[in-house]
Amino acid sequence: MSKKPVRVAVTGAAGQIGYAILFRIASGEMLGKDQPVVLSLLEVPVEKAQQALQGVIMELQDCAFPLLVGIEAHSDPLAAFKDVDYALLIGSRPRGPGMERAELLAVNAEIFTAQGKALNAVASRNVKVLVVGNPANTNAYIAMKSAPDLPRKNFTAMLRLDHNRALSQIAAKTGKAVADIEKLTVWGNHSPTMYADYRFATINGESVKTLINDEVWNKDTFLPTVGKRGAAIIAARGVSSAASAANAAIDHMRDWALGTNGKWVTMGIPSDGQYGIPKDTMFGFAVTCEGGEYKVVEGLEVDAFSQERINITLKELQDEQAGVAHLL
Ligand SMILES: NC(=O)C1=CN([C@@H]2O[C@H](COP(=O)(O)OP(=O)(O)OC[C@H]3O[C@@H](n4cnc5c(N)ncnc54)[C@H](O)[C@@H]3O)[C@@H](O)[C@H]2O)C=CC1
Ligand SMILES: O=C([O-])CC(=O)C(=O)O
Repeated sequence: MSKKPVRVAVTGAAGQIGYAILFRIASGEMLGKDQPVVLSLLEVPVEKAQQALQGVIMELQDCAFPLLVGIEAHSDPLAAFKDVDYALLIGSRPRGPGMERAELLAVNAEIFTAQGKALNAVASRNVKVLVVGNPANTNAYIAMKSAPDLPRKNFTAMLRLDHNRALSQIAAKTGKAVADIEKLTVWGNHSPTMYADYRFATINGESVKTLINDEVWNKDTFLPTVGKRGAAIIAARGVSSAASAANAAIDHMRDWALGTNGKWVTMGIPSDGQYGIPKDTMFGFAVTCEGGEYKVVEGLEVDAFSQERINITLKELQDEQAGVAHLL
């Protein structure tokens, strides 16, 4: 018997990431090739954006995806989020050359207050929310705090792009396959302060740290390359990453919904106090997923260098949180 359709909200649906993600959700890459979906698409109530959204919808229709059983266009979050099971909060201003993501806080924070409130009012009580719009961790924190009737654990921020970038750099450095790398993680904020950590990583059982055996490369090449990759893409393309961001969002949601079979992935989630990160801080941790729930990998050793890096990215997140306290 075929599965009951689920409702998936995507905000910023006429934007660059929207264009790169919707067709993949509709084809079953996110929730499985047996899961019918209804897409509930939100764009700003501006004629040009709504018209562009209609164009995207026409293209979705023209793909005749068997799993796509409904498409809705909205300009009001209360309508767009009604009964949604999944919400991908992408819509917001991207940064341009020379900007840091935190500079987007002032322009984007209000979007996530309003959308958190709307999710609180009308979404499924089990809604799984992924915030992609930057600064992603703090926007996710804002949305979570604006939705007091929903479980905190339903709100997550995207660090999967950083995780995937780190995987790719390690594969290139070691000459091994991305698919064989296990137990990698990225701690903290989706910003240049993030701490990509391969101390526990293995490739076919061999330690990545031993294989690389180069602390200078770790500090001077690997960490800055992963941390500043978003800026490097903006410098090269003139606009921020879109296809790789969409891909990471698909990975994040798929793993959360369908499980990781014990494999570690990185998700930005509200801390429950693990590793000394204060409760509610939206922090990147290593997690495994099973049965629609994520679980932090606990008991990892934090050495002096790692603690220093974790403290830096935590401090940045706390400063961002303090900057939006008046909105909450
Ligand atoms: N967390 C991550 O790893 C990444 C995050 N991003 C972020 O994703 C966001 C979107 O990026 P792009 O798609 O490239 O931008 P874009 O400018 O191409 O598209 C954004 C879309 O959002 C819409 N929008 C703005 N406010 C909205 C609202 N309140 N409700 C619904 N829609 C709204 C705009 O009309 C626009 O169509 C940016 O904040 C960007 O910085 C981008 C790459 C990676
Ligand atoms: O860098 C940006 O502004 C877009 C983004 O978050 C990324 O590519 O990591």
